[in-house]
Amino acid sequence: EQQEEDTLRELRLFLRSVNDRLMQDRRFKAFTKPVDKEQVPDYHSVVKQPMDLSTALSKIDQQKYTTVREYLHDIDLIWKNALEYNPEDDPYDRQIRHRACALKDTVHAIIKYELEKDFERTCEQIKEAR
Ligand SMILES: COC(=O)[C@H](Cc1ccco1)c1ccncc1
Repeated sequence: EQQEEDTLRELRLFLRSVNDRLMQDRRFKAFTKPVDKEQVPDYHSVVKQPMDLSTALSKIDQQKYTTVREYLHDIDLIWKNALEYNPEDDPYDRQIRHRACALKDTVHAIIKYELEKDFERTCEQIKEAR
């Protein structure tokens, strides 16, 4: 009913504010768009579930997320994929892994400090009831 729509609208506003901050951060430029199949032909044979910040934003707008946990699962895919695809002990791979770890710590810190526990609980209850 209306209260549920109000809650999900507030969830989308919160997720857009988190996603925008991540997209504005220069460290996370490599995570803002899907990895290009033409440039990186073996990427999709290594990474089974590609994800990026632009795709996450369109999922917010398509109302694909009912809880913060579902959004966080997608952001976790972004940095985990980067660690998996760039494992070498060379400066190029080490730099993207460092940025992947920064992405992980940044998104978890924002959510820890800015998301109210009972707001997420309310979203989870809406998800269960559907
Ligand atoms: C999330 O981005 C990636 O995993 C690509 C993989 C990649 C390898 C070659 C071209 O692109 C990446 C981009 C920038 N720096 C390192 C790796």
